[in-house]
Amino acid sequence: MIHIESVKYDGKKIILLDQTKLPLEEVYLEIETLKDLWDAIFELKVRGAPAIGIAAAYGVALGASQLTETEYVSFFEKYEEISDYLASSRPTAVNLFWALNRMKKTLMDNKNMAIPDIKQILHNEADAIKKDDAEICTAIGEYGLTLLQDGMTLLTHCNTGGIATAKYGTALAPIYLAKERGMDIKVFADETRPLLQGARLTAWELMKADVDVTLITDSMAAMVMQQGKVDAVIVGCDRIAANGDTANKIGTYGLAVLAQKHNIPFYVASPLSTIDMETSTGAEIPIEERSATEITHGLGKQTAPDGVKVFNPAFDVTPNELITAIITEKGIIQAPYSEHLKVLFV
Ligand SMILES: CSC[C@@H](O)[C@@H](O)C(=O)COP(=O)(O)O
Repeated sequence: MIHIESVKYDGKKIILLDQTKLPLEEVYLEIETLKDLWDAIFELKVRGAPAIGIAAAYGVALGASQLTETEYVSFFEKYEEISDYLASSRPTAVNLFWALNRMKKTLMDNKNMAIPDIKQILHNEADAIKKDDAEICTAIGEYGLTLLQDGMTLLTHCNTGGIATAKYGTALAPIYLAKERGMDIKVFADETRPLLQGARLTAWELMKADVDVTLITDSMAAMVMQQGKVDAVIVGCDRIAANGDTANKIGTYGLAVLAQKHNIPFYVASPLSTIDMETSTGAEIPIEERSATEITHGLGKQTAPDGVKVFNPAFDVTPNELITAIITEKGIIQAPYSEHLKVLFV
């Protein structure tokens, strides 16, 4: 795998690979203000649950570095404003809130330090979140690999690769490790309407890694499964509720229903940071709704009549009973998820 760092921080600016420009251009943005970072998250310039968390961690480190307060209490007040502002950028991926909570805890644990030291500690913590994520993705890859056999064909949705994380990705991690170990794994990548993360990002990433990838539109998944061309579906996720219900890119639920119909295993790859034990079921997961123009003008030109009513949820929820297994950095979990997910956190 060619490792591309989609999020970096040098203490003064956050450097983001602009994922909206892929696959045609590899452009790096230099982010120096919180507003620009908020916009970059909202506009999916940085995207994918773990990468959003890493970017937000660097965001609060950057915001904190720019504060002029010299007393902890006023510094903390301003810090909370920064953190709340970044938390408002996207609602579904729990990694955003997880990373902001981890950063806040670090700040509070170090309240007795001098403000310049606190600023450095926050920078270090954001670096640690990124470093941990790379290790977590490798572990997910290793566990995921135990479910794969040479010659298999997988179907995946959206983009869950290196650029959505610190390295290797989540659902793509076992595929990259399989490739590195000389296994022959083929992949169908769903285009992923309306923003085409599958076509623009997954196909690009897998081709760079020389993985055998075939692009299909989302509506072709049923047919390739019916034709017996898919051995397993593997997807990432944005939030898993305590009962295993899983929010991921819109279209994932449909794939899970299809996989069940065709007797194909349906795997979800997830770091623990995407599991939200505070949310009991999928019904409580906030689902982001995005602008109508992503559907009416998403492909570079208008493709729907002026004024048409549009419904554009960015994620859907797959009920836990459709999930064969959840692959985490601590092992592979199966139903009953309410019991088995808890064990991961003890
Ligand atoms: C490793 S990324 C897992 C998920 O975040 C991914 O599947 C997904 O749905 C991303 O949605 P996006 O809207 O592109 O941020």
